[in-house]
Amino acid sequence: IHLNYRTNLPQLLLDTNPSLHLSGPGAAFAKIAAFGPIPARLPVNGFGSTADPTSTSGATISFSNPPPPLGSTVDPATQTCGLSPPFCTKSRYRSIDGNCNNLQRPSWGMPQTPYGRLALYNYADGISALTRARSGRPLPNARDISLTLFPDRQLVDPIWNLNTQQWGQILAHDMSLTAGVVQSHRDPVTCCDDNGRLTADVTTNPVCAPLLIPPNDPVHSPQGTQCMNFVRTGTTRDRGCTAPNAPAEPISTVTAFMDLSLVYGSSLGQSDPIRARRGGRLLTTVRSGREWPPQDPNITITCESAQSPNEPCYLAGDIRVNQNPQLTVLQVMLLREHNRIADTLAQYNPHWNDEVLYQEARRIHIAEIQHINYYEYLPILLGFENMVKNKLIYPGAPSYINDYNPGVDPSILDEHATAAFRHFHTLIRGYLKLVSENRDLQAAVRMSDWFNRPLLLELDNTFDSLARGLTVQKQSYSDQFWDAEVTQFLFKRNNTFGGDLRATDIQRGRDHGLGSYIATRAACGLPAPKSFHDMLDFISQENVAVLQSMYESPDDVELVVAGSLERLVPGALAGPTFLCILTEQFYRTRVGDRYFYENGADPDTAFTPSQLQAIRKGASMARILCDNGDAIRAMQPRAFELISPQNKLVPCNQLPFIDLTLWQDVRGHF
Ligand code: HEM
Repeated sequence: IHLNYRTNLPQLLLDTNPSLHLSGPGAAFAKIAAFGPIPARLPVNGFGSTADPTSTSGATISFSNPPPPLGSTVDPATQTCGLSPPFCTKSRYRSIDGNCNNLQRPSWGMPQTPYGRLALYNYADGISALTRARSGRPLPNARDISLTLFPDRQLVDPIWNLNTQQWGQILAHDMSLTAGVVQSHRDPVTCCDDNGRLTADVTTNPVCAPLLIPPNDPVHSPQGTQCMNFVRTGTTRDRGCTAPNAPAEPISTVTAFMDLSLVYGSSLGQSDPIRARRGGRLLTTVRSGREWPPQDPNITITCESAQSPNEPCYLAGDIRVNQNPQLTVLQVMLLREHNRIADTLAQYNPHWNDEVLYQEARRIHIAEIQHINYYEYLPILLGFENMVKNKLIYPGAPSYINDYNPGVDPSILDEHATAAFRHFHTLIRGYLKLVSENRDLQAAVRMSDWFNRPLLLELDNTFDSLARGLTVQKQSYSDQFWDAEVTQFLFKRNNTFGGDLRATDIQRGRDHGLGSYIATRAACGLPAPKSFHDMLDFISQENVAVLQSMYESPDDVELVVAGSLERLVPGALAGPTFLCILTEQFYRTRVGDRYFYENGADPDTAFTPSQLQAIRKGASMARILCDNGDAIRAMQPRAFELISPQNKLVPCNQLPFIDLTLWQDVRGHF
């Protein structure tokens, strides 16, 4: 990690006025606030009292309600807008669906609630129609923008390996999932059929917004392809949760919290079938002496690329688990990590029952991953100094960081999920290396041959080879060049060509009515360009010229597009606008989570000081890979970084680990 970052990030945005965060049916979720830079961020502790976040004492809130049964949660029907229980009781453990994390706003961060917003909605009709140019004409063709501004050029990252890219997708899936987006199989709504022809639905079904193929498309035009399928996101409006003329708010269907919902599920309906109900474990299937996730009973739908009903097709806490092989490798690692922790706790605490073991293992696991995310992974993307400066991390803190702020809404910002974090699709490599234990290249597989087909992981020793490949292969550079595997061949199934992820991201931004590039810069407190020329402060002359040739007006320029063209802030992997959004998001994700692992304000939910130190000392990406591979014996200590003389391979048993004896419950009170 580089220590000498200088960023030009503006002061972070923080809305600490709770009245701006009304929740409840109907008027719920209106989170558009008068944003502007604040002179200095005051950490707010407890209920509005400012306090030193590093202090070890915190106000304890007492509640008269009896504690709920362990793991109690509410399982919302999918067609709600986030149903929280009528009242909250304090629990030592997070609920599965995040309800009552915030005791005053129980639905904050729950599945089926809308994304948050920094900038105003920008729908063409002010309510729900896809964004258009100011003139009322359509915006430039999304596929055309992808072809023109985001071509394939294989520039690779000199420092960070493919694991950095891949872990990003894990984190993305932990935090949000656009309602109605299916990545595991064909969408039941066909606006554009498998042959690339527009269907009758296009004119009749309001959720259809297919991507049209421009006549000059070098890949698809010669095939006679007219379109790619695109189905609009489910919103509060579709579900009757917003007033008729209020803007439709796109919904996310997983918990917003960094709580490993992708492992445990975001509802009881998801978490129940994947629990073993024995020893606190998650369910696994043993094949070839190794543990794999349970089989998805709907293989023909979930893993449509499978060529036999007997092929593996995994069931996990997240429906996207089978989407691409490397994502699945990390999902399997996380499943095994839970069981490893549960098994160890069971040894130390034979008197704990299944429920206690499950919840305690889940709690430690989430803490471990939060630590890896904030102290090992995010500094690569956001810049270490930037994170310190904006109070996202406290390196070297001797004890708790009591910065939980119940006035901060942990919802995932639409600007984050639909624009800024998706920028890291640029890091994807289309060919995945398989690497042996002595780090020799064995083979490479083409990603598009293995979308939604996890069979690959179970062939011979491919699981470990893929995992080692993640740590040896360079990720693609954070730039405007995208790998053709995801811009020409996405989910190609048995066809020659497939979808375009970049064009899809652009269309999704329009579908969600994201504020323009200029409006978002303004919302971030960055200088708002008044002309194309003004954009030269962050974007190269060449790219500004292309923007000017494609868009009618600078006000029409889109966040998804221009944000990805900005020069990187030194020390970070994003330009100033995306960095602002990412920093704001991960600040909210931290201080808006009552269960954040460094928070010690409430003794009922806090780790002991020594447990916290053990997590800080022992949690690492390297350890996750070592402990949960089939037979990975050595790893570089900084597993997001390429192997180098400063980051040499070491035997796994020389890496620090979390000392779980600290969870030996001598009092036996569970
Ligand atoms: C490895 C290959 C990857 C593939 C094939 C992939 C594919 C996709 C697809 C198909 C979508 C939904 C598009 C839509 O219909 O709107 C999506 C959404 C998204 N992706 Fe990726 N992705 C990959 C990696 C990543 C990485 C590395 C990151 C970030 C570091 C990331 C972040 C996101 C985010 C934030 C979303 C939106 C999540 C939401 O629904 O709220 N993805 N991706």
